[in-house]
Amino acid sequence: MPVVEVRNLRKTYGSKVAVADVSFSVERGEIFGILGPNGAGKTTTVECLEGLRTPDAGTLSVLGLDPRRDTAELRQILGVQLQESQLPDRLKVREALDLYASFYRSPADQGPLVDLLGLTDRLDTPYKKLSGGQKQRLSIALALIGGPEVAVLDELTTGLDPQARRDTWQLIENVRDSGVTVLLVTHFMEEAERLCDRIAVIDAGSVVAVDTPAGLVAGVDAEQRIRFRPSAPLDDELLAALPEVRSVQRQGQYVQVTGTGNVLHAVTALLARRRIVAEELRVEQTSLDDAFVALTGRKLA
Ligand SMILES: Nc1ncnc2c1ncn2[C@@H]1O[C@H](COP(=O)(O)OP(=O)(O)OP(=O)(O)O)[C@@H](O)[C@H]1O
Repeated sequence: MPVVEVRNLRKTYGSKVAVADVSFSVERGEIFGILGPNGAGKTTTVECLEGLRTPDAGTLSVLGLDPRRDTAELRQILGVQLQESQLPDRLKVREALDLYASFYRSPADQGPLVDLLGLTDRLDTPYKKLSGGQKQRLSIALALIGGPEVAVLDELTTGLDPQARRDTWQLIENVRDSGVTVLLVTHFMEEAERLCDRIAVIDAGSVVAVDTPAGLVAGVDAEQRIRFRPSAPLDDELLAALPEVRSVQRQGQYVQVTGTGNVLHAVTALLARRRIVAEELRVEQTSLDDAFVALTGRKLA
């Protein structure tokens, strides 16, 4: 049975349709991503799941609870990381953890949790003195302090530098390995690709695809891009005549070829016949970025 189920969710703010029609389900132990551009309706969707907003239509269930009806019970089993969570400057890490723990019937053991999130030597540090990465890790710890079975993490790594972002991704995998199902809201393609078992791609309030990162990529008409510098003059017409080739472009000394099927083999075989070497050869495979463009007609960023 899915631990989270969303069926035909709709939510409007006055005449603004924030969520038009969103459906997906999350299985136990998954890191499930909700990926989409700013304003796509991601936060509204998870706020409905958290019982913070009342949907106009649709059915929602989190571990068998209805967020509209079972709000108090839901708070006990669902961990929520608030976007840009702000704590009082002088509150120490230990005090924040104690405060949040007091909201729960059976809070998690703080020792293993602060270890997991690398905060053990920061317990007496006031919030203001924490680095961006440490604040972020504290907000994840606070989302997990109630010992939830499911955690919703919204814009987990926004504002973090690349190293802190990678560290946080590792932490989230550790969190999942500790038995928590993770629902991750993100507009970072790399984050979704690296972390998520499955992704719901949301655009303009609707789900356009739900699949594994690899499945999303495989779903697009896989076009490859090849770029190289020929070691001797080469007639573009020869390349363009190959059935696998879609386009040939020149960029200074470089040739860029796009195509499908075994285009790389076709191009390199042609060059070999003419005794031309493809110098600085680069092959770009289809990425999740390409899949997103194919699904929504535009780039994510
Ligand atoms: N309280 C509100 N009143 C009116 N419109 C709102 C409200 N909250 C959100 N919206 C609008 O609903 C749409 C969806 O917003 P939502 O925050 O769910 O998107 P999002 O995908 O989470 O984007 P972001 O990453 O920017 O948070 C946006 O156009 C937003 O401006």
